[in-house]
Amino acid sequence: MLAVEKVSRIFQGGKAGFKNVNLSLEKGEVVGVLGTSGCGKSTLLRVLSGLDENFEGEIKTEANDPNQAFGMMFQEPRLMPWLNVWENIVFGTGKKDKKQEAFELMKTVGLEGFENHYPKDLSGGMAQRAAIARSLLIRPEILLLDEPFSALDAFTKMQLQDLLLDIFEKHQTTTLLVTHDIDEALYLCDRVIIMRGQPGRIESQITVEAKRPRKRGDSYLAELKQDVLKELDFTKE
Ligand SMILES: Nc1ncnc2c1ncn2[C@@H]1O[C@H](COP(=O)(O)OP(=O)(O)OP(=O)(O)O)[C@@H](O)[C@H]1O
Repeated sequence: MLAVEKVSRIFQGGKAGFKNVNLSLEKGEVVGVLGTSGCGKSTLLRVLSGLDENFEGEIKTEANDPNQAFGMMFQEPRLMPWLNVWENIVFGTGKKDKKQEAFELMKTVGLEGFENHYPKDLSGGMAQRAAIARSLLIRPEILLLDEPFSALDAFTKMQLQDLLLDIFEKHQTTTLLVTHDIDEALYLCDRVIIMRGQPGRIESQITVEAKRPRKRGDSYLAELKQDVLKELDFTKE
């Protein structure tokens, strides 16, 4: 579905956000990107989404409509305060004719009954639910998630992770999830890519062989977590 070949992002002045990234995503695959701060994860997502076009290398997608290939979601919901929830979902994507679909998606993300509420009246979790619905409205073939739950409390985070699982199951959306949360990556993803360094590079990857839904805190996931910590140099011998 997505092939990234020798992609680098060099900023003005010569500083690199990340260098020589090779990556491929199969249709329906959920891939996580873990890495220490500053290794270029957000820059990579901006490049993939088309928000940043100043990159070197090649990005190929098999999406039917390249203009609607990517749905993007950020750490913060980025809702417009003067629009209510359904308007944010519809106008945020420029799809004025999709009000009915927006209402369906609000049901999917658990916002039924809150369609006419304004962002100031939503909790952080509800606002991120609206952002999920907005990112799905264009029916993206590839979903790019940039630390989508890192600003939420632990319980809301787990609820929204489970919501994502339902969405993966229902829509089979190919997904790239940038996160700092190792447990989140291992709970949700088929494969976890580990980036390191400045400029960042892909150092290794770990395949999660367990079927979804997985049990949180499962001993197999705990073992994989140790492997990830080792890759990131966070284990003490
Ligand atoms: N517009 C820019 N101009 C120059 N350097 C930039 C620019 N944007 C990002 N960088 C640099 O590129 C590197 C990667 O930044 P990026 O935000 O992608 O890292 P990250 O892995 O997402 O970090 P974090 O986990 O802290 O969000 C950093 O060193 C950052 O300072």
